[in-house]
Amino acid sequence: MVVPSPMIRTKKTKAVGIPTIDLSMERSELREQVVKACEEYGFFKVVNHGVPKEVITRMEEEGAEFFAKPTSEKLQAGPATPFGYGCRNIGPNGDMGNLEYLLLHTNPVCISERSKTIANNPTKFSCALNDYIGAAKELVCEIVELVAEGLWVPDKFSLSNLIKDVQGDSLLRINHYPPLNPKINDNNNNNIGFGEHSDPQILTILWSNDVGGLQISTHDGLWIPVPPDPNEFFVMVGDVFQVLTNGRFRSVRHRALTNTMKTRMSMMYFAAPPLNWWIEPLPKMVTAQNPSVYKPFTWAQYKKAAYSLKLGDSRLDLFKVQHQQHDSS
Ligand SMILES: C=C1C[C@]23C[C@@]1(O)CC[C@H]2[C@@]12CC[C@H](O)[C@@](C)(C(=O)O1)[C@H]2[C@@H]3C(=O)O
Ligand SMILES: O=C(O)CCC(=O)C(=O)O
Ligand SMILES: [Fe+2]
Repeated sequence: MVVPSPMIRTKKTKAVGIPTIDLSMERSELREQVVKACEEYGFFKVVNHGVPKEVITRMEEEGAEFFAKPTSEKLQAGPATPFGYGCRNIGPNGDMGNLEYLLLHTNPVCISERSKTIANNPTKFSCALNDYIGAAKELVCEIVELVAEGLWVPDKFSLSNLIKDVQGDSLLRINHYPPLNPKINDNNNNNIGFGEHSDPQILTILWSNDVGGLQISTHDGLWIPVPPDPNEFFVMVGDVFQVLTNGRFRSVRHRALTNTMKTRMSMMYFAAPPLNWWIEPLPKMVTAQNPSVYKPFTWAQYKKAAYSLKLGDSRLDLFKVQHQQHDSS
């Protein structure tokens, strides 16, 4: 069963419990709960995820070691256009946030090359990264297989096989949000660490240290703060999963605010298919009563559209089918 977390009261006094799913529960109940959370929030927390603490801790330590370096050394990782170190600039279209980050492709060859410019001990860094990526990938695959079962998709491995594909385009991002004292730093009351957006990929696995800041948006546009939990992972539905389910799942809009006292660090694994993979609603999700809402497109086409837009823009609208209007006159 979904274990509701303590009620959170937003400024607009809406009380909401973030769905928490215990991955060790009985499978038929588990897949129903995963599908329900993906439909209702596009977001949930997983407990009993099976990722060894040591794998998370090694990755966290490598991240902390990198961000503690002097700026001149961090810049040696190269700009995050597309992969490397970024500070305040997010993406290519002028978005800004109060953070610094590392953005990396998860291909082991890319990791091995990049590690040389990022870490004093590249082998140790790339081992920590590869172990973390492997664990995050397994977790994503387990979740998409549960979804496939829950939605009665004939081949339960069709989605997880894509994520495991050697040509897969999954990314890893480590965000580092230094504390922002509003009295000292803030001229325009901007405590936005990472602005409102949805993730373009299939699923995101998010870990953070014990410093809060992540918020998710509900259907009615209210922001719900997510209490941090460094022992567990959070799962976010991305745009591609919304398309695959013909809009039954929603890609969750989220943002991260900076803390006034403490440094937040978060690590995201963005699970994506190969660039040449065609994306369209799964046949099981399309019926005469529920026709396809989206046109087919490749992941490369979707990525290109996403990167031509601002962070908060709604890119899925560009790929919607224009259904004929029935004129009643
Ligand atoms: C402003 C942008 C940053 C982003 C690429 C984009 O043009 C729009 C999508 C953004 C996003 C959000 C989720 C991930 O953090 C990210 C890596 C991704 O795949 O899409 C970022 C992109 C980025 O920072 O490069
Ligand atoms: O840092 C966080 O908690 C969220 C970051 C995020 O949404 C992203 O990098 O896409
Ligand atoms: Fe995100």
